Amino acid sequence: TKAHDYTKYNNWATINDWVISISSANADLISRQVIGNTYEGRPMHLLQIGKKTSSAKPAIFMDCGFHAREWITHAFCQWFIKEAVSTYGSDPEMTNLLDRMDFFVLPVFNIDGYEYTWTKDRMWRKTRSRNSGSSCIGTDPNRNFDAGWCTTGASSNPCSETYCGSSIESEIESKNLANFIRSNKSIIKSYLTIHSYSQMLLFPYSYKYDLAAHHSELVLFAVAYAIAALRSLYGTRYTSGPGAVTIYPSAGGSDDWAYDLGVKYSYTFELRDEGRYGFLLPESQIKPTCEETMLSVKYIANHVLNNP
Ligand SMILES: NCCCCC[C@@H](C[SeH])C(=O)O
Ligand SMILES: [Zn+2]
Ligand SMILES: [Zn+2]
Ligand SMILES: [Zn+2]
Repeated sequence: TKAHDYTKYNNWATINDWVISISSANADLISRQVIGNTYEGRPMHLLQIGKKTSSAKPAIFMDCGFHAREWITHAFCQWFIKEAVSTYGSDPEMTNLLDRMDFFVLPVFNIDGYEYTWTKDRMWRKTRSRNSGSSCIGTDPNRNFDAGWCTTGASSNPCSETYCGSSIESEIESKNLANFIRSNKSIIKSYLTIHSYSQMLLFPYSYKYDLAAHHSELVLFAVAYAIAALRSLYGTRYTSGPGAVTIYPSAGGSDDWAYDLGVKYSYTFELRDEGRYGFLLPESQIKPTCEETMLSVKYIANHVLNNP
């Protein structure tokens, strides 16, 4: 496999080897587990990052690579893990976070789709599961969760890019993630799902226009300050708001599902850019994108820690 490089897009084999080596090399801060396999049998590695303690700490769950073509998101999860282990002990904010919380990081959710973007179709979005009765392949995993499933902004046509799947959690990847979060919901206080592109910080709901119960807190504090923190580095401008009105109505999203499960701080990031390069964001923008996004993720983590 090719050498891993945080400032380049790495293929899955390279990412997977890196996941194993970085967790083995930092056993004091990282523990690794497999939450299940993908449709094509690839292991979904989850890294738990934080100082080891005897009692369970509050946790934040973050996933990248829901949609295969959104390569900047895979790069961000790798960047986050690197920043966490390399600044623990030197950066007071990160040290405090890792001492008092855990981050569950799923570097690549849709592994099969990601591989496919490297080998066959760079613009692939969905999973790679076979749809019975159709020659069209894959389900949109961000329409596959139990949150107004398939009622709006999703399609029941297997050939659609937003196909909601044959049933709720029809995708083994969705099932694996939902099972992990369900069985750890007592400690998971925040869910961050990283997408691209549009430069937005979105929160529930997308499957209806009602405001989330914690709307005021989500809007006025965590979100406004989080995008201000992001902008402070390079001036990158984000918009924010409930998904339905800020981007488009869409049902079956993992963020809405996590929120309704009780994970109050549930956000969808849409990283750079605004369309100039879109999903084909140049590697030269990996570092700045990741550095600015780190600031907003750390802000949210601090908010969660201080507002349980
Ligand atoms: N749960 C829906 C959040 C808003 C839409 C997010 C975008 C990411 Se590409 C989508 O899944 O269409
Ligand atoms: Zn996406
Ligand atoms: Zn997107
Ligand atoms: Zn509150």
